[in-house]
Parts: sequence; structure tokens; C-alpha cells
Amino acid sequence: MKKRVAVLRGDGIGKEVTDAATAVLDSIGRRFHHEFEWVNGLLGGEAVDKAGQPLPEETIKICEESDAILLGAVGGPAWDNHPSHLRPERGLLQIRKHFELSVNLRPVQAFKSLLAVSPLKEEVAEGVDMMIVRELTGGLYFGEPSFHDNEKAVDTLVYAREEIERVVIHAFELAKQRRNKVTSVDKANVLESSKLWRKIVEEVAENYPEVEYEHMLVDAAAMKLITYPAAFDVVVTENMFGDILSDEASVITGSLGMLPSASLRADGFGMYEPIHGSAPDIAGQNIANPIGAILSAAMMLRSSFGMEQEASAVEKAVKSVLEDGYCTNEFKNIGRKVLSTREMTEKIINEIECELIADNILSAYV
Ligand SMILES: NC(=O)c1ccc[n+]([C@@H]2O[C@H](COP(=O)([O-])OP(=O)(O)OC[C@H]3O[C@@H](n4cnc5c(N)ncnc54)[C@H](O)[C@@H]3O)[C@@H](O)[C@H]2O)c1
Ligand SMILES: CC(C)[C@H](C(=O)O)[C@@H](O)C(=O)O
Ligand SMILES: [Mg+2]
Repeated sequence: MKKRVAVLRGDGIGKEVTDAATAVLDSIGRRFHHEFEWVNGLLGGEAVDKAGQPLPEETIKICEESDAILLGAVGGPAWDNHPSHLRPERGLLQIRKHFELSVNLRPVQAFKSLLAVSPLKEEVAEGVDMMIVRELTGGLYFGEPSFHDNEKAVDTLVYAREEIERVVIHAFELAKQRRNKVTSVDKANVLESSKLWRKIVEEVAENYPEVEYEHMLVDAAAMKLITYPAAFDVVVTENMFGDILSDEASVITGSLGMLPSASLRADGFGMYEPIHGSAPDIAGQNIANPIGAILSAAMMLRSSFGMEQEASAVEKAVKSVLEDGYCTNEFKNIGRKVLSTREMTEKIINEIECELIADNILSAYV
């Protein structure tokens, strides 16, 4: 199968981890006889510098002509004082909005081999397998008016029924394929938007009698997420709560660098990116953890291309390298074998290609 993928490496470690993800997918291509055509586009700070805007028209065109989008991360101190329309993060919000990527899936899984390095007690992190479903194109990030001057600052939190319905339905559908439980997180004791959110969750739930659901206020959810994370199956929430809770949940896995994500349009078109940022503190040092980006690529294989076996091969390779005791720099000082970004990527590729050699030997005898 031939697939064309728009690659938006972005800024800082975004470039390093995206290179890792495409290298891993090239090895999947070799093993399963697929051809991935990578088409680079500018996004974020580099796009501001080279094209005068964080999301150039040319990038939109490249993405429109592709089967999926792979993204690194954007931002960095060089652009922190730019006006809002020239901030790298603005480009990210624009691309999410342009492609109507309203459902953002952020799976959180505790790898057994990393349980000992999670800041949480082993018995708390053990068995965690949750899916955070974050609304991605509404809420505070996009509401108007939005401005500040020296005396006043305004952000607007707006949600239309349809925006809430589609993400909540997605969450209940996912729960049906998982453990039949939805936790809807809101702030309905204060926010009007959360009151509508809660009402819609109850309406949708009526169509899913087999799915158990609960409402949880976001402050309590933030606490329960790290004290009793195994209790969560599908967590559905609005844009900003989902942003914050998913970084918090990454702690369960041991590192922010571990978490992947998929941002999906209603017709299945998707953009795939790790949940972390451009990490200026470690950029350019070849020490970033590429696993979040590599697992995002696996989500792309499964969700955009229907390549289940290929996605599993990536996930299996990641798991196996972690089980062999390897890790990246943020896990140093805990007695594991520390690899650079590129070395970790090569180890994962070796795992994938070992299986290729095994397949070849096997087919020679069959
Ligand atoms: N999707 C995105 O493009 C995205 C997401 C979050 C933040 N950002 C942007 O990134 C910039 C930096 O933000 P920040 O520092 O608050 O958040 P960050 O996620 O970039 O980094 C937070 C901390 O986690 C560490 N970290 C992150 N990813 C890692 C990885 N793969 N391996 C090892 N360690 C990793 C960093 O070194 C840092 O200490 C800002 O401009 C922000 O707006 C972009
Ligand atoms: C960079 C920022 C706009 C972005 C967000 O808040 O959505 C990031 O934190 C993320 O989680 O993808
Ligand atoms: Mg975030």
C-alpha cells in the first residue's frame, strides 16, 4: 500500500522525535511492503521565521493532499514575545480548526517494565489503561472575544451542543470497545458550559445502556487521576481540562515523552502527535524520548490506514525495548540503560527488523 503523509516537524525536539517516527515507519514499510511518502511542511516558529506565519497556505495544501498528518511539536522561547497571531502555538490551533480535528485521543498506559520508575507507587500505576478523549476545536482556546490590554483580559468559553455531542458520542463508542465505562469531567458546579456538557452526556448515555458513566468535577478528577488511576477507562472532557489532565496523566507512565495522541475529523482523517511540547530545555541534544511520537505513528497506522498488524508491530517493538531495560535520558539515575533519541529509535527499528528476518526464515521453510 502506498500512503502520502504530511510531516510537520515543528520546532525544538519536535524535529528530533518526528524523524524518529518516520524512521520507524520506514522500517514498517520494509517489513510489510508499504511505501510511505513523506512530504515536509512548515508549522510553528520555523514557519513564522521562514514564511511570516505559523501555518502557511503551502502547509495546508500539503496536508490536504495527504492521507494523514504527522506532527512533532511547536514553540520555544524565540517566539514567546511575538504577538498572538505570530505565536507558533497559533499555527497548531489553526491547523486543528482548519481540518476540524475535534476529537483528540490520548491513551495512557502504564508499561509494566516502567512501573518501578513511575513517581507513583507501583501498585497505584499498575494496570492503568485509560483513554482521555479531549474536545479539541472548541472552548476557551477558540471563543471570541479574546483579547488583553493593560487593564483587562478576556477569554471566552463557548460550546455549541453539536461540538459537545460529537466528542461525547465518540467517547461512549470507544467505551463499548473497551471496559464500558465513561467518566465525564467538567466544572458544572460553576461553569454554564459544563452544565450543558453534563446534560448532553446524560442524553447520549441513554443510547448506551451497557456503558456505565459518571460525572466528575475537574478538581477532584485531577486528584483521583494520580491516586486511583486504574479506576478510569474512558475520560471525556473539554479542551482545556483535557490538555491539563493529560500532562498530569503522563506522570503515571513515568514521562511526558511517552504519551501519543490522535486528533480526528468525523470522516476519520487524522493528525498524529505526541502530547508533549518542543522542550526547549533539552532540544538539539539528541536526548528526547521519541516513544510518544513513535506510538503516535502507530495510532496513524491503525486509525488512518487500517494497518492493525503494523501498528501492533510498532507497539510490540516499543514494549520489548523497554522490557530489555532501555530508556532515554529522563529516566537516568534509576539503573536503566540510557540511550540517546537516535539509539532508542534504532533499537525499536532493530526489533521490527528482527521480526522481518524471522518472517523470511520462516517463509523459506514453508
Ligand atoms: N503540541 C505542541 O506542539 C505543544 C505541546 C505542549 C507545549 N508546546 C509548546 O512547547 C514549548 C515548551 O513548553 P513546555 O516546556 O511547557 O512543555 P514541554 O512539553 O515542551 O516540556 C515540559 C517538560 O517535559 C520534558 N519533556 C517533554 N517532552 C519530552 C520528551 N519527549 N522526552 C523527554 N522529556 C520531555 C521537557 O524537557 C520539559 O522539562 C512552549 O512553547 C509550548 O507552548 C507545544
Ligand atoms: C501548545 C498548546 C496550544 C497545546 C494545547 O494546549 O492544546 C499543547 O499543550 C497540547 O497539549 O497539544
Ligand atoms: Mg498540552
